[in-house]
Amino acid sequence: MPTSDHADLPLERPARADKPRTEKSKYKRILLKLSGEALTGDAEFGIDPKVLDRLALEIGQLVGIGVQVGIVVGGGNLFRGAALHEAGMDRVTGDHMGMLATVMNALAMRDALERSNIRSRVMSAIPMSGVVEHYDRRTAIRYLTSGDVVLFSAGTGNPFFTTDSAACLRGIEIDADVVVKATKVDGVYDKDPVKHSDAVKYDQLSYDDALDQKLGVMDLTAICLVRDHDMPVRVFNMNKPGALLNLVVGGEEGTLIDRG
Ligand SMILES: Nc1ncnc2c1ncn2[C@@H]1O[C@H](COP(=O)(O)OP(=O)(O)OP(=O)(O)O)[C@@H](O)[C@H]1O
Ligand SMILES: O=c1ccn([C@@H]2O[C@H](COP(=O)(O)O)[C@@H](O)[C@H]2O)c(=O)[nH]1
Repeated sequence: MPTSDHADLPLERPARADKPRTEKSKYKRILLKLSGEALTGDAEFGIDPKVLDRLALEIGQLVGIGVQVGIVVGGGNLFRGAALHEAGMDRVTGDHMGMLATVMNALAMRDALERSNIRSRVMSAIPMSGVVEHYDRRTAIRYLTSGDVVLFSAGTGNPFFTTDSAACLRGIEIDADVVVKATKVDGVYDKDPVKHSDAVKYDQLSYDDALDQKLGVMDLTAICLVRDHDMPVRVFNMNKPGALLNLVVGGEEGTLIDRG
């Protein structure tokens, strides 16, 4: 059984991902959803460069063992449409601001990846010529196959959705083996563990159980999407060093949501 003690693996220039899958990696291609809120680190708002640098090293470990990595970054550290609407703003305008926030986070993440010598691309669901490439599935798959990390920004490009839905959508589109949701808690619990100290963690959960119990870790649209396409989702704690690599090599990190 793999352990989570991989923090000491080499972090130099990763191998190209168009090589055959190595023995160590359980997955060939993953879609990693990074919580925007978790990018703030210890601050109240914005982006903590230290968090980005640590994530870049962990992502580099995956690329180094030949895993193709697509990433969707949230925007909750900057703007959420629903919160702006509650404060009086038009909802669609708020959602547009939220999606633009995810582009800023993706640019910051790309910067950290490039500083760690990990080749990466940002694509946006909203055309933004001169800043980032417009999302195109076939081009994204070509980049992934050649070993580049691809950051999918601006969510789905449509208001009233979330980046969890965008992550599941892109994961299905790029034919990822798994959607990995990196968050601030250790997995999926029977209730919000941040609010309830007696919350109990699930190691595994079916799509239907997640839907029936309305567990707030992921929105229901996203869970319906993965259920309909039989895409497994693993929810884990992104603040636990080595956890990402551990789950990619087959370790039991966090909670697995699948058909049960
Ligand atoms: N049943 C539950 N199990 C686990 N977490 C839960 C549950 N219900 C609510 N949560 C909350 O969901 C949060 C996970 O969502 P996350 O931090 O990824 O935010 P997000 O809204 O998806 O991302 P972003 O910050 O990018 O908007 C946890 O921090 C936790 O407090
Ligand atoms: O497809 C999408 C994805 C996101 N939004 C808006 O962006 C913010 C930030 O995303 P989080 O998932 O909350 O991190 C979200 O609150 C929406 O306002 C969107 O409109 N469409």
